[in-house]
Amino acid sequence: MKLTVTDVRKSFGATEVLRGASLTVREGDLAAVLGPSGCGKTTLLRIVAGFESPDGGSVRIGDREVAGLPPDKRGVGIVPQEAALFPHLSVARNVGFGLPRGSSGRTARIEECLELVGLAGYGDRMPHQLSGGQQQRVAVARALAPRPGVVLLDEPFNALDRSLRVSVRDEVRAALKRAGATAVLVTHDQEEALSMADAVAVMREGRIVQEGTPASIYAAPCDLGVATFVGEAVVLPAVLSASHGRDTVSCELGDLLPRRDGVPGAGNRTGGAGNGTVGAADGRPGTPGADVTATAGAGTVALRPEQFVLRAPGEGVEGLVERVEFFGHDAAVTVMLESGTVIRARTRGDLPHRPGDRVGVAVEGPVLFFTG
Ligand SMILES: Nc1ncnc2c1ncn2[C@@H]1O[C@H](COP(=O)(O)OP(=O)(O)OP(=O)(O)O)[C@@H](O)[C@H]1O
Repeated sequence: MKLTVTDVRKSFGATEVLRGASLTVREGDLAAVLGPSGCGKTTLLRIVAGFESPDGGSVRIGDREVAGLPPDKRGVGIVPQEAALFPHLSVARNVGFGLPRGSSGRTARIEECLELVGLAGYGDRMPHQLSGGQQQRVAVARALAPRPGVVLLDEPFNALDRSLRVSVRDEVRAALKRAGATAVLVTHDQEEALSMADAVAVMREGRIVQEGTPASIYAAPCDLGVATFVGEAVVLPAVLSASHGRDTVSCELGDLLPRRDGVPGAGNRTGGAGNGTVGAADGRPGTPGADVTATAGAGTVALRPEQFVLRAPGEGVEGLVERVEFFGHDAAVTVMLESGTVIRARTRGDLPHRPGDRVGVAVEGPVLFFTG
């Protein structure tokens, strides 16, 4: 079901943790709430679940206001940070925990949910006989079993090894999709949010500052804070000027074209607190921040690693290769420019750069510019 959180506020003593947080998750979507530690993500999730009551605002699941209801009357499924399975119960009994005893179809539903998470036939095992990733998938099956309106996942991959995390992520996403679940995933890991979610809500200091598809948030962040939090960026002082109907952003890497458009077909759903970025436009009607024109003057340019092109010395701004990190499919090359500015470029893995090489650095494509 659709989840609509509107203007939710919450303080603990004198600490204002949620300052009017609003979030909309479309039915069947997996939305990631992405934000730094302490910004209020878990508190928001606990309010949706009913473990905390908000000081103000509304939480709707489908058409129903749930803010006054106890957790077990809300129709939410919860996947905690660590699977937290009951150690003395079999996998099947863990999955069936939220289903009424003796109800018809109980056994079939347990089997169905184990199948959804790729663990058909594991019902008789005990939790300690499963790997960490399998335990987390059982936790997802347990959350899905009572057919909740919304599934809430609180940093569910934190306890897993990095190598395991990617495959468990894929399996959990696939299970949620197979179940047609509406889900909210809380994470501070931008790669996890961008790669897993249909929609990303960026949270900062108790508010959702931007909601949109992963591609639109990366391409058109609403402000410099989001630009640097969601993805890597080299940030440099710059000046925006307009002449002959064409805007130019000038910085130490040359005269560049400011980004004006969004990503075709990947617009921001709600936009955010547009602060005069040229980049926050996706042209959709009713999108705050869309078609905002930054005023000419001083500001900041944010350059993505894949926008840098390394050429021969003399072509572009000269720099010295300091470090090459080879990842197989690509490489990250750290270059110090003559000014002392350090940039990190993503290049194809087979390009022959070595520490100590002199290169020319150029920037490709439109750039993000923020006033102020
Ligand atoms: N029950 C509580 N009593 C007092 N302060 C609390 C309580 N719960 C949370 N806080 C405070 O609220 C702030 C936000 O906490 P919350 O756990 O929601 O953040 P978070 O974004 O989920 O962080 P993390 O990623 O580190 O879990 C923190 O400063 C925390 O100390």
